[in-house]
Amino acid sequence: MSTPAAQYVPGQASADGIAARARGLTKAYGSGETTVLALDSVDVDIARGRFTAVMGPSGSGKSTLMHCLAGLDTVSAGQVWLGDTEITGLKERELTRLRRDRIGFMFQSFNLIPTLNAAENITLPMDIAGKKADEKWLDQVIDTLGLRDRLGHRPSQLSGGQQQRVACARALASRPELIFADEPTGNLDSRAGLEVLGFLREAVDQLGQTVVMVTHDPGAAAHSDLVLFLADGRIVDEMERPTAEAVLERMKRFDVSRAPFDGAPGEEAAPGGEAVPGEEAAPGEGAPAEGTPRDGGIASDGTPGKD
Ligand SMILES: Nc1ncnc2c1ncn2[C@@H]1O[C@H](COP(=O)(O)OP(=O)(O)OP(=O)(O)O)[C@@H](O)[C@H]1O
Repeated sequence: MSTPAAQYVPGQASADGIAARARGLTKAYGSGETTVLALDSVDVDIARGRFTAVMGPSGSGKSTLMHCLAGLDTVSAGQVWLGDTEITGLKERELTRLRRDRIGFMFQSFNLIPTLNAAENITLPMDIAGKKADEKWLDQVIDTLGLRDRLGHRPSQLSGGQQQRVACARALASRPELIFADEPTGNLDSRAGLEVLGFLREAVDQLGQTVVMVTHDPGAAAHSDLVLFLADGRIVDEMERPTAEAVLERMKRFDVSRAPFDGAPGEEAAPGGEAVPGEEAAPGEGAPAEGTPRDGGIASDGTPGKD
């Protein structure tokens, strides 16, 4: 049974079946006349063991929501919990540890370290944290993702799809409470994108993981259990057991003339658009010692750094 938001006491939250939770989550960028309200008092529960997709027109606040839920960005107002830990108000150092220990990340641009091979990339966050991998779990992840014979390869020796599989394995390696995937198929062709979506689905169904994925693509969203629709910084709708067609129909009802979404599905509801080479920043060189995404380069948890 859920508790009304008004009864929440700061610092406490019921974590039963809920991997992450936000109440009154508000994020404003800038100040004065130039203020942009990216999130406007969002209440959301992310169910444990489910695959949740976040969709909405460009600029609706999808990435901001993900960043605030993952402790990658500060909030202007409201509260966010990961499990029963309130993360709003945590210091950067505590947030870094929480992200590293409890959250997995996947991004459109893979964010692999070019000088490390696949196996080293997969275990990097744990290596930096000084944690020993659970070998049985790691084996299961590597086999589920079909990476066994690619472990000695560096990212440049892997296809885009294989690189994203490595990023997926890195996100899963520490068996995190929650995996955030921001457009994970955006740089992949349809086939590789479908593969990655299939693996995320398996991570939920067979490995019991919890996944939140931001996407523009109705075909990708159709792999989820639940789609949350954002518009103008608010959650305006949700859809259980989505199909690409139903999601596309729902997306058409947004004001496309003002804020077009650019992820029309492929003919067979294939995920992701065509990759536009060179649009993404190239991964940084070398591994930073500590994993804050604002340090620049690539953080140990796979989060991109500030340019
Ligand atoms: N660092 C920032 N400074 C100022 N405004 C920002 C910043 N980041 C995001 N915004 C603004 O906040 C709003 C929400 O942005 P956000 O990136 O979350 O949207 P989105 O739905 O993920 O968009 P897209 O689908 O285009 O990636 C937009 O109006 C955006 O311009």
